[in-house]
Amino acid sequence: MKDQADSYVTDDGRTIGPVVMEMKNITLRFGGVEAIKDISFDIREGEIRAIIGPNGAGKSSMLNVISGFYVPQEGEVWYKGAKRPPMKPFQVAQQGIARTFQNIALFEGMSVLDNVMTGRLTHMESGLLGQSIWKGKAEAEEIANREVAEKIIDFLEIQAIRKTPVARLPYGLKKRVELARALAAEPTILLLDEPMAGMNVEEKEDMSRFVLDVNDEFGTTIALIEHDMGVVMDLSDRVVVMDYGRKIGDGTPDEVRNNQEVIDAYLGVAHD
Ligand SMILES: Nc1ncnc2c1ncn2[C@@H]1O[C@H](COP(=O)(O)OP(=O)(O)OP(=O)(O)O)[C@@H](O)[C@H]1O
Repeated sequence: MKDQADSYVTDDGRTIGPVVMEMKNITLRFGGVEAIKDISFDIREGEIRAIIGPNGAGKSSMLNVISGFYVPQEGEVWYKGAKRPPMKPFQVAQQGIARTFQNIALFEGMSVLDNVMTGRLTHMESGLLGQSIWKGKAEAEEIANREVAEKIIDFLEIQAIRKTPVARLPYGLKKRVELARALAAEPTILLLDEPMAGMNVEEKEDMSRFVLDVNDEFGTTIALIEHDMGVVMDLSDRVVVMDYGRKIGDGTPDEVRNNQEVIDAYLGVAHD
């Protein structure tokens, strides 16, 4: 096992840094339902980290704990070497954690560009009051934000539709716009909630390529939930496997693939 402070280079030449986020003994309950049971794992800088598991395993709940939507009853979230105090999702976002949603959550009537610009909100310093007092600063900020948005639009190859209202786009492109909006926040950690759900094979290939390119080009750490096992095994450096709220596996795709408990969970072997 590598030390938490160590960096290492992957077989494909990417540098994986020290631990940037650590979940320590997280337990999350909804009334009598224990969605997450005493789970610990870490995420390293520059890593593509997957969370997988059968339906109802607790994957979305875990992503929601990371992004601050849910506060666990037990356990600690450590980020950049410090214990994270309870905070609201927008504060978590301001700390550099951006996400996409399982069900696309875009402003359908707005253009692609305007949707991507909303991803810059956490970076906008001059609020409405500031803008009315000091127009120059607000304008400079707007230009800088637009440059970032345009760079990401180019990177994800959606220039041709930048003025198109999102409502008119096919599903796969909407998913890409959602990725663009999350990236516009220039996050330290990008959380992807089933980025390939509902996609056809070609759309999945495109999305996989973009996820890898984002990680490679921007060095973004990525944590993702995904049902498509093929995709997960191809993309990820390490995989956490959940089942009925418990962690039943954690390791490289090969380690996880050969873990008997994981195989049983996916084959639906009965539980005690
Ligand atoms: N807001 C909620 N209120 C009550 N129970 C919830 C809530 N969210 C999730 N649960 C329960 O917690 C458990 C884990 O659900 P979760 O959605 O995290 O699983 P999942 O692995 O993401 O599932 P799927 O792959 O089907 O999306 C389930 O039993 C679910 O019914």
